[in-house]
This record gives sequence, structure tokens and C-alpha cells, in this order.
Amino acid sequence: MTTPHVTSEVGPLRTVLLHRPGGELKRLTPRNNDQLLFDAIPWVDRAEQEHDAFAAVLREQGVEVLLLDELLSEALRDPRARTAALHSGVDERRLGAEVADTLCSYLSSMDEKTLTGVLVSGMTFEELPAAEGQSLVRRMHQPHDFAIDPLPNLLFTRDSSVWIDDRVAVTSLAMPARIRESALTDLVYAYHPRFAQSARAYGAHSAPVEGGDVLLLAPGVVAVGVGERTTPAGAESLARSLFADDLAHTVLAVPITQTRASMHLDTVCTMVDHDAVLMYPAIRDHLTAYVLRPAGEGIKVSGPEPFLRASAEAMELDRLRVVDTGLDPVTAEREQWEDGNNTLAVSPGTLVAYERNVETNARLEDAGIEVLRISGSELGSGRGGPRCMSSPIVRDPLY
Ligand SMILES: NC(=[NH2+])NCCC[C@H](N)C(=O)O
Repeated sequence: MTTPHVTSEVGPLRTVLLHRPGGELKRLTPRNNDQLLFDAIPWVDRAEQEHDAFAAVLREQGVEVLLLDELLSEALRDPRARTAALHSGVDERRLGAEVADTLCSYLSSMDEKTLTGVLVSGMTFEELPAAEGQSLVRRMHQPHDFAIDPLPNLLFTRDSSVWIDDRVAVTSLAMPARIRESALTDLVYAYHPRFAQSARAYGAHSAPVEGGDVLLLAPGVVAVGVGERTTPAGAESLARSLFADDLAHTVLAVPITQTRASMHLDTVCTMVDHDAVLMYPAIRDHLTAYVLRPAGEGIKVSGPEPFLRASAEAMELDRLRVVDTGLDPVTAEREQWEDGNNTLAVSPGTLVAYERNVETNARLEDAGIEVLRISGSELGSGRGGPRCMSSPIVRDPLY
């Protein structure tokens, strides 16, 4: 077991956090999928198989795969974690005092594994334990309304925590459907014995920052997408805290279009080698970056400058190679939507990608990159690829 440490996007991956999807995906219906940020209703068994295959590819590469629900169950052995879990899961504003009380004592009686299942998959009103007396809340809610919301996007472990150097930042997620994911991830890092020694980055800030927007371009150089999820205030407070902890010397705040297709920076740009990115051609020449550097107690902001130039300069490279997918605009748009750009490097020049993005993968191979293909027909229905579905905990340093 190695100590958590991540200073790049591509250093040999040793330990990664995934979440094997399950019951929470079974909660998705055509009525709630938009709100729960899924574009289709996944075939759950197949999604699980696809996810197992993803984990198997990583293990074959020598990567230790940690599963969030297992860590959470183990963390819940600590009574403080249990209390915090109940606090985050039971919302008295929604349930009223009486149902909230009943639910709390019901959850308190559960073993760790069952409790984890409920925290992740949620609970409907009809699944609540029976109670004496009359409750208006129970009578007026529909049986399938959620008393505890399910967390189908927990699958995308990238977004709720980011290791930067030897510290973990538990992020502040922007969308209501995902806010509670941070609370669960926080329990793991606060109470699981494996992480007892870990220090935090970013602290208890509340301005939204999502891990899909954070790219560790090189040791000390962090790019942060600012768009639908991470806000300017989020990028600024992350930069401030990284500078204060001496975790970065440059932060690039990168404006991205506020659309579903480009919800995070990693939907349009990921690193594939220590000096190379895979980028969506439509934005390649337009992407810009504000350059943030520490200045005394404050921050100096310059730019915006072209993203590629600003990145190369901060990374001390002559230039950043771009894998030019060279696709016609329609194919590029289709493959970008299907997470063609959302690759996970397992070492410099070797990555995991969805097999369906045939053209992008072929171009990567032309550029000398090894592509380990996985199937993602069901996993992709939540709009996330291999990078979104993984949170690296240990990567070997690059140099
Ligand atoms: N890092 C990422 N690109 N994550 C993708 C998250 C997808 C998820 N359904 C959401 O909308 O939040």
C-alpha cells in the first residue's frame, strides 16, 4: 500500500477510486433522469458488467482498484462517521420532524453494508419503516417519491474528490442532484483508517469546484475549467488554497462553454502523455486561460491567453503536443458527446478509452498512443467516460 500522491495526469497509475454502479441506477426513470443528470435509462446489469470490465483492465495494468462502497462501509464502523452519514442523508426539511426521527432510528439499526446501500441508492416513501400514528408527510407523498435521493452519478468518482500532491480536496459539487456525493466521499477520507493520515486541500470551501474540471497538467501546474459546474469563485478559491499550501505555482482558469456537452474541462481535453493532450478540434484554437500566480498574500491574474500557449509556458515545455483528432466536424461532435475526449491515462502514452469512439481512438494510435478499449454503451448514458469514472489516489511521479 503506497501513500496517496498525485502530481500529474499521466504518471503510472497505482491506486484509483471507482464506484461500481448498482441499485442507484435502478431508480432512474424517464420522469427523473433529467434531474438526475442521465441522458437515458441504463440497462443496469450491463452497466455493471461494463464497469467490472473497466476495473479488470485497470487491474491488468497493475492498478489497485478501490471501490467507494466498500470504503464507505468500512468507514461507517466509526460511530462518528455514522452520525455524519445520518445527518447528510436525512433531510428534515423534506421529511418533517416525525418521519426524519423514525428514519434516523431505522438507519441507526442497520449494519454498515445495508446503510451504505441506502445512502447510495436512496429510499422511497414506500420503503420507509412502518410507524404508529398519522403522518401528513407520509400520506401526501407518492409511494415512489424519494425520502432519500439516490446518487446515480456517484459512478463519476472524479468529480467529488481530487488528490493534488499528497492532499485530497473533497470538492463542492454544483448540481443539487450531486451535492450529497461530497458528503459520502468526505466520510471515506475523514474516517476510513487507510486515509487517517491524509491532509486536506481546499478545506471547507463552498464555491463550486468539480474534479472533472481539474487537470494536473504538470507538478505545480493546475488547469481548472470554469463553466456549467466550477464557478469563477470556485476556481479562485481553489487557486488561493493551492498557493497557500504550496501545491501549485500556476493555476490556469479556463472558460468552457456552459453546455451539457462540455460540462467539465475533461469532456473536451485530457492529457495523454506528459507533453500531449487530446482535444476536441472545435475548441482547440479558441480555448483560453487566465493565468493565476501567487503574489504576496494575494493572487496575480493575467491573460486570457491561448490555452495551449499558457499551458506549455507554465509546464516549461516548448509546446504542448495536441493529438489532432483530425475528424470531420460531425464525427468529432458525435465522438466528443460520447466521451471520446474523456480518456484515463494509466501511464504516459497508454490510456483507457471507450471503444465506440472509433475515429478518435484510431487517431490516438496514429500518434503512438496505446489505447485500451472498454465498452461503455450503458455506462456512457450518464455522460461520462473513463476519466470521469475514476479518481486517482496514487500515481508515480513523472520525473
Ligand atoms: N468529469 C466528468 N466529466 N463527469 C461527468 C459527470 C456526468 C454526470 N452525469 C453529471 O452530469 O454531472
